[in-house]
Amino acid sequence: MTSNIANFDAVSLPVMKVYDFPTGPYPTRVRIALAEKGLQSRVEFVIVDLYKGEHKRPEFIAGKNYSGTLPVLELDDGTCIAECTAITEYLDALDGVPTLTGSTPREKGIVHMMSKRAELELLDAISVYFHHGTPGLGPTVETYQNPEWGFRQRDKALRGMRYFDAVLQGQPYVAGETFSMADITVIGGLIFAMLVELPVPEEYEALHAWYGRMLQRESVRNQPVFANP
Ligand SMILES: N[C@@H](CCC(=O)N[C@@H](CS(=O)(=O)O)C(=O)NCC(=O)O)C(=O)O
Repeated sequence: MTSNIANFDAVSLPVMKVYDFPTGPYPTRVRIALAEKGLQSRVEFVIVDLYKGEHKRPEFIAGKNYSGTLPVLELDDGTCIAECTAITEYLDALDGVPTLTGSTPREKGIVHMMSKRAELELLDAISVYFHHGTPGLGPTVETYQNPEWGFRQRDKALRGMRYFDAVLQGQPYVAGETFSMADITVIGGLIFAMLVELPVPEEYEALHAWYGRMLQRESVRNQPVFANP
């Protein structure tokens, strides 16, 4: 995967900030997208400490992201873009040559659908389990927890793993024949599964094989979340 960023004069590219938590599954989605597009050098990472609740402070909510989550991309004009899918779509469009979000209307539709499905059926489900079925970010941040809901979402995530295993039995990547944002979202889900110690069942061999290939990509294996085994 080579970046087309060389088509731009380095001066013309915006200098961006990413409000980040380096080992977080969602922030890692954007970090992978930045690496795939060759944009890491154009970004200043600003660490926001989730365990101290810095993402829930009024000034962050008002000034960066109403939803109080990470990552947030701040452009050089002060515009803040939250939501991993939106951030990835922005980054992918920067050089006018989309390589992560689809190049044709059909591809764009399928990539977005499969990435959203990966959020709904896997990543977001594990995130809910983390916040409600485990101590999560700790009592000062997790002011409301519903363990039953958390465990139900854990079971949903396991069904999601089975679904993506079935998808990957028939095609090399989550959205079809090429690597895309949808793969990055499933990678985020499996990172979160690792962090909450929810193993991918051994019988999901296609999902395991795909993940093994993903971990060979430089944009993936070099992420901070994998630094301390
Ligand atoms: N829909 C959002 C979700 C982002 C999200 O939940 N991010 C986590 C970061 S991490 O769990 O991946 O590290 C967060 O801010 N969680 C803080 C909280 O939920 O209080 C997106 O796609 O960006």
